[in-house]
Amino acid sequence: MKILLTGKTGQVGYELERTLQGLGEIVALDRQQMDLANLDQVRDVIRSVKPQLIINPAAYTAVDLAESAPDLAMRINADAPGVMAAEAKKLGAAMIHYSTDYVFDGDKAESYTEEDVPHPQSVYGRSKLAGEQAIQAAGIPHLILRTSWIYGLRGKNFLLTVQRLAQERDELRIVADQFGAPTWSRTLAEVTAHAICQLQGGGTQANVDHAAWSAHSGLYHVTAQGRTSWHGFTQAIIAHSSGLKQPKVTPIATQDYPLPAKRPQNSVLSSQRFMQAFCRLPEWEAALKLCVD
Ligand SMILES: NC(=O)C1=CN([C@@H]2O[C@H](COP(=O)(O)OP(=O)(O)OC[C@H]3O[C@@H](n4cnc5c(N)ncnc54)[C@H](OP(=O)(O)O)[C@@H]3O)[C@@H](O)[C@H]2O)C=CC1
Ligand SMILES: Cc1cn([C@H]2C[C@H](O)[C@@H](COP(=O)(O)OP(=O)(O)O[C@H]3O[C@@H](C)C(=O)[C@@H](O)[C@H]3O)O2)c(=O)[nH]c1=O
Repeated sequence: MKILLTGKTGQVGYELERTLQGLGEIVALDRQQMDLANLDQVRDVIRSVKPQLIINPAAYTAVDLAESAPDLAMRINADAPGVMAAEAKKLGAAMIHYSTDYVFDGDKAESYTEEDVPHPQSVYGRSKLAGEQAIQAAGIPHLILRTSWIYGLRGKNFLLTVQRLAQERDELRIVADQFGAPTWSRTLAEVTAHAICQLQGGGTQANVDHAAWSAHSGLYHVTAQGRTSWHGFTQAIIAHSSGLKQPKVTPIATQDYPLPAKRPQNSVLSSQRFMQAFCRLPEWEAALKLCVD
């Protein structure tokens, strides 16, 4: 199977390129090879590669910057996935795409399921929701994997920010009233590979198994299990990372850390549907320990 992978320099794309080896011929692209802001280039590259599966972790992920660049965020996060899906349809290809907890407003008391109606509060969230809708409208076999709070040992993420700040400051002031599930980029890559393998009959089939893909096609929440706040995540990072200084970690309210984009207060997603269809997901703190080890 020929797999076109976008965003190979990103947190998830980097892990996917390595984890997917063995599942087919991986054509992993960076921004220079396929700029998602250039829709003609996206079309041309897909037509020349002719993949059977497109995996798209590339995205405009700068949540605050997106507030002042809504057109660009929309082109990269919504229009480009729409073009990918339209091209996939012509090729008879399937698509795997990643989306975010920030499509919700965060006002629900319990964890969000796939049936809950999205209500994004930020440009980033709106653009990611529009990307989901563009793929759904194309009517191709697809998996849209909504995840949250991704961290890992490379790229820009909260784990690396806290590890850096811990060395620089005596006190970290971290919001304690936003709740979610920190999810390791490697976990996402591994469960994505598992899902592909399962849909491809154990990885033995060279072509897309359309019956299996169509039976499982749709939207899935995919995060580590359990929940914490950004403050709780920070405490765990400091507790489990060896050799770090131990700054005081002060809980603060969202209003005490003003940012351009509004974040959901409750970002917790229920991954039951994914776990029933594919595989189990780890507890967030167990995955964090593995990552920092
Ligand atoms: N990070 C998070 O906490 C969460 C992310 N998600 C979603 O998961 C997916 C993966 O996120 P993650 O790996 O963390 O993202 P990163 O920010 O780590 O990586 C984004 C990737 O997209 C690429 N990219 C950005 N703009 C363009 C462009 N115009 N053309 C081509 N490539 C581009 C980047 O390339 P370059 O290196 O050149 O900038 C990079 O490879 C995304 O869809 C994101 O929306 C969902 C929930 C949480
Ligand atoms: C650095 C820092 C952040 N914070 C708060 C701000 C914010 O509410 C929260 C998270 O901060 P960040 O801006 O790093 O994270 P943010 O960019 O909001 O992360 C999001 O990224 C996108 C791509 C997603 O899809 C989401 O799932 C989510 O992971 O932590 C503090 O309270 N103190 C601090 O010192």
